Amino acid sequence: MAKDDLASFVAGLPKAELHVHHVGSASPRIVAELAARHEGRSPVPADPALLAEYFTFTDFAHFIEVYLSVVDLIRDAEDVRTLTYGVAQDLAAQQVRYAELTVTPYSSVNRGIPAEAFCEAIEDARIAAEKELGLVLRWCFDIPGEAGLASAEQTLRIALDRRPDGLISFGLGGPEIGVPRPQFKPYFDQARAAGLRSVPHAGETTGAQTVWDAIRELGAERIGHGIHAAQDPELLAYLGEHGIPLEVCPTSNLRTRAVADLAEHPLAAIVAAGVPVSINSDDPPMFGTTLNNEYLVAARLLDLDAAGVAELARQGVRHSFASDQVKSTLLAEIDAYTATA
Ligand SMILES: O=c1[nH]cnc2c1ncn2[C@@H]1O[C@H](CO)[C@@H](O)[C@H]1O
Repeated sequence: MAKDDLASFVAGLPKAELHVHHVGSASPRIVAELAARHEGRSPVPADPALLAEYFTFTDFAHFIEVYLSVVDLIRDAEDVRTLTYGVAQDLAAQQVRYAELTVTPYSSVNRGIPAEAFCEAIEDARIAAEKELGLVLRWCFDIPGEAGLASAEQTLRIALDRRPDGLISFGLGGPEIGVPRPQFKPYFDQARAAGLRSVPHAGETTGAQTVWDAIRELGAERIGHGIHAAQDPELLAYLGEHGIPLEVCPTSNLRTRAVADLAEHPLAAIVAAGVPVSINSDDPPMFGTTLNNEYLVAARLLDLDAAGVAELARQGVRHSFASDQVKSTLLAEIDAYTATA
């Protein structure tokens, strides 16, 4: 299949997205609009044409600094509602039928949006997205690691006290350097005891030990990124044996400089070692990518044809926390699409 044909195959392929951040998915139009409201008080450019340069990151710490400057533009529940529905539209336009969106309620509540209003806004958008766009949305509430244990406590409280219907998992994002995973164990224990699934980031910017910590201390059922597991054959074997998938976001790794070059990306080694993976977009407009483009990047890294790409999409569905019914409907849709495409 020619390159353009594979791109159109991917564009029409029904998909699940398991690793994508809420604010990090805001379209350039929405970011610029929000920035215009805060002009003079925010470093974020109000001109969408200037955003690509603003979203050029010197390293991971710089990425987090820029990320938080965009978070800072979101000041009320209406902003949250608009942002969330806009993200849903962008996903649905790529034939994403099911998405687990990583949401950081602490950041918004800390900026003055009450937890109740925040949860109501995301839930309104979730319900509208399912009804109007045919997209099933679920939430992962993540702890912003750089904000420490107080943010862990507050994220847990919002998750357990508010418990929005779409909430299914508990996560941990932000920097890994200087933010050891084990300190978050009590919060993950409580979240898991309440039925939330455990999906911390680990092994994005630090090594295999962080992934071990995420598994042993936080009960990780999937790992956000986890690419540095490739350094440790024992860990790769463990992930394969226990069926713990990695949520891989290749362009993100390049743009945050977690890997120096796509040619050095360990995706192929991880797959060859028998580790389950899903392909995801992380913060697509910030990284100048889309989920569809990440499938094409993965196809290049793994040397896949259309059938191989369809199998990646099936893996995304299988590794999701969707209900059995959503999974089987989506798998059947992928089969029907591949049979006719
Ligand atoms: O690639 C990523 N790795 C870690 N955290 C990320 C990434 N993309 C977005 N966030 C977000 O960064 C914020 C600060 O901790 C959190 O809101 C987290 O969800």
